[in-house]
Amino acid sequence: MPIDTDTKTIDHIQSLQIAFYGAGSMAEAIARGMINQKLTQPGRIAMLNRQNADRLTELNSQYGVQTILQGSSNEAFLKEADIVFLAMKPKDAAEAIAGIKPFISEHQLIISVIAGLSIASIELLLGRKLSIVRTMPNTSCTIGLGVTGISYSEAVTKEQQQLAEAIFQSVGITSVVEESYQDVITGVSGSGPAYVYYFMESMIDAAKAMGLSETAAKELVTQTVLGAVEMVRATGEEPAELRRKVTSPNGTTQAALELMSQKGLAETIASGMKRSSERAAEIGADIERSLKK
Ligand SMILES: NC(=O)C1=CN([C@@H]2O[C@H](COP(=O)(O)OP(=O)(O)OC[C@H]3O[C@@H](n4cnc5c(N)ncnc54)[C@H](OP(=O)(O)O)[C@@H]3O)[C@@H](O)[C@H]2O)C=CC1
Ligand SMILES: O=C(O)[C@@H]1CCC=N1
Repeated sequence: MPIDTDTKTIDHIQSLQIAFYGAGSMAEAIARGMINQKLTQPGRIAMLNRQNADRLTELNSQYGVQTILQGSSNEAFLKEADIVFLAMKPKDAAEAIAGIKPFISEHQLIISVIAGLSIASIELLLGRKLSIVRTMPNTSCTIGLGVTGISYSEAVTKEQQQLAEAIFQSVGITSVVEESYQDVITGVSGSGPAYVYYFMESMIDAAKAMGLSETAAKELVTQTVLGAVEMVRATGEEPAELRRKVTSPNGTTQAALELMSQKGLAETIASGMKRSSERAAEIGADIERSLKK
């Protein structure tokens, strides 16, 4: 349970009906995190997708949430929801959001997790100013260690802000930012877990190429990354200082880091993060352009 969320807000969330429109990885991460943190009951969650019935069966049996395929009875579930999460891919967003316009009303809180999609575009698709929360979470919400950037439309009340922050604090840490920073957050923490997984995959492959078994390579790399992250958190020391403590003069680490630096690892990471952020802006601009047609 989030430490700094008051009991009144938690009681309030527990009384609300929540619909996830789009039942993919991100919706599952948030729903699972909220259920695990006891911020809501599975019976209060409805998850909807377009065509993948097997996926819905799996979500229903794993978490006990209600699941609905688009076109069956989604109208009632969306109308009854107090909070509607928009969680489909950006390419599907315009059509999907425009399609639910008749079922959305002023009392509802709309929370989007869609990369690049602006509050203005959502308002355009829903045809009016509403309480809209634009967020950029990450998949680590699944285990309560997520990072979520949050921005509000003008109509979002103080109470609704508390609700949104409590939801995302139940699955990790939050940062309330001006909407213009959401693309930066996408490049840092939205896409961020994938950079770490890629780094781990590369280390595992290299360990195997040097002769370790798959099992040993995975175990050693996972514990190394876990230990390093926990050292930063537990000691409060700067990553650069901790790195220095590993690096003996003219030793093995120095040899490795010099080579990585010569090959431009830092620049590669920085340009990858910048590219993610630019891509978020491009995705948003593409949707805006399509709405003006
Ligand atoms: N994955 C991540 O790490 C993060 C993702 N995001 C954002 O979250 C959003 C979802 O991503 P992710 O969960 O990875 O995507 P997924 O592909 O896993 O899930 C998308 C879901 O949306 C459903 N969907 C598509 N069109 C419609 C529609 N018209 N009506 C109802 N449901 C529909 C799909 O159903 P079906 O399969 O039946 O078509 C599917 O269940 C994206 O916009 C992404 O930018 C944000 C932060 C992190
Ligand atoms: O790759 C994507 O577009 C989404 C947004 C951030 C993480 N995944």
